[in-house]
Amino acid sequence: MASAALLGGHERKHKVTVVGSGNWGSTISKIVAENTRANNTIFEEDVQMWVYEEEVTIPKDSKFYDETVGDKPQKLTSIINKYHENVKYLPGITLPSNVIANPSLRDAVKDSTILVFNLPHQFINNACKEIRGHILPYARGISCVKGVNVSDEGISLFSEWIGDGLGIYCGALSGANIATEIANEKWSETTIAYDPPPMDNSRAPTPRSSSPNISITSLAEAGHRDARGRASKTKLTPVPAEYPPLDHDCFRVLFHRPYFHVQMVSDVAGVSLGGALKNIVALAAGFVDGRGWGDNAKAAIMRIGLMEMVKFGKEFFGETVQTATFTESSAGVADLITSCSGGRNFRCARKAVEKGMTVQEVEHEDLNGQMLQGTSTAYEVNSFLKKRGLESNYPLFTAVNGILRGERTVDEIPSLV
Ligand SMILES: NC(=O)C1=CN([C@@H]2O[C@H](COP(=O)(O)OP(=O)(O)OC[C@H]3O[C@@H](n4cnc5c(N)ncnc54)[C@H](O)[C@@H]3O)[C@@H](O)[C@H]2O)C=CC1
Ligand SMILES: O=C(CO)COP(=O)(O)O
Repeated sequence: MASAALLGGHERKHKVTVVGSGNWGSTISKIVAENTRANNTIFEEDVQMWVYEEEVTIPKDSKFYDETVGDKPQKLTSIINKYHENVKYLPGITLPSNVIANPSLRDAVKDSTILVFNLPHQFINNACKEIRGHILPYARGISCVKGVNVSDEGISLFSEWIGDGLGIYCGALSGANIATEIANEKWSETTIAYDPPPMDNSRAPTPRSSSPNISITSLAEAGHRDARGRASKTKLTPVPAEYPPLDHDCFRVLFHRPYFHVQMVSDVAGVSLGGALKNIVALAAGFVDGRGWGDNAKAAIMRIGLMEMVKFGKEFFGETVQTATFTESSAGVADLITSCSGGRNFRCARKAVEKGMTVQEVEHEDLNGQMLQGTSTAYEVNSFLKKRGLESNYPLFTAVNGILRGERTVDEIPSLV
């Protein structure tokens, strides 16, 4: 367990911003704000939460529905700051009063040393463009985004994309974390992967297998190694000594709650890939469940899906990915199980099959603006595999892509995998 006392006694405190305010973004803001308040010698109490501004009508069944206002739309940031509830994306949950909803992204990230990225992956690119050059050069990031970024150059993790785009180091948080359960303070676990260059780790430098015996100074000068163990082109600015060190202890204090148990690891690629790829498998689980095939079929999907996840990680993210991250951590098998039991990707895919709709139609009809990540991840992973002639090596991922595109049917799954 981290010792908050160990982190105290510094001249400056860390300021935290959560970039995003959806179902998970609001939940993580709640967790973080509870911890900044409880550890106000380390962190500034107020947590900025960037909200993509929209006009929202408070639902009639909300306790904040006001007859005098009626159905007149109001700014979501004003509602959150007045009632301390995100009535659209996390209804019924009180946010701590030190969560400050901010519609200006640049203003929200100003002077923050810790940036927690928690947006649907479709919006990360624009958010990074908007804040590049407007953040502290020595800020550090944690990506809670579940997805991968596919471009002509290949595939990258959002932690890499954010880190390289902003010139900072970025780790990843992922786990069996259905947001609403955690917002209701039902116990769960999560995994945070954070493997910063040794220059940040003033107490206990983590030796890296790929870079033994390299001194702290030479790493700081030469850049650092990325999640795949490659030399990174990003030249990092060290966190000034006036701040508590930004390391595993610090992040554990920031995220750990009695109802949200944190395991700190160093495998950023494994943690990020677990969160992204399980969404493809969850769609497949929804397809077979919607077809009425029962628990055995769903277990088969999870087994095959887990094998493809590990294979993908090993094949494309090199030696740094550890099989144990997939098979033992919350970010691996546990997230796979919870997502295939009650996640949004699973539920929308199941209903799509039951009702003869597309997954996208169910998403628009049922999710009130929340967004699935599995559909775009399935397309992106497929385009990456197809370009390399490797579709047949990943039959489940390929089948999900085919079903989403209407080129395959659910009934074909047993013969395809
Ligand atoms: N909801 C959950 O249970 C969990 C979600 N995650 C991951 O967290 C990430 C964030 O998801 P959620 O917070 O659940 O989001 P969400 O799906 O609940 O909400 C959508 C969000 O996108 C925002 N948005 C809409 N248009 C936008 C635009 N043009 N630019 C920027 N933002 C825009 C909305 O304001 C809203 O905050 C995703 O990668 C998801 O996979 C991870 C664990 C649990
Ligand atoms: O990632 C999640 C749980 O860990 C949530 O998954 P869904 O986006 O499918 O709801």
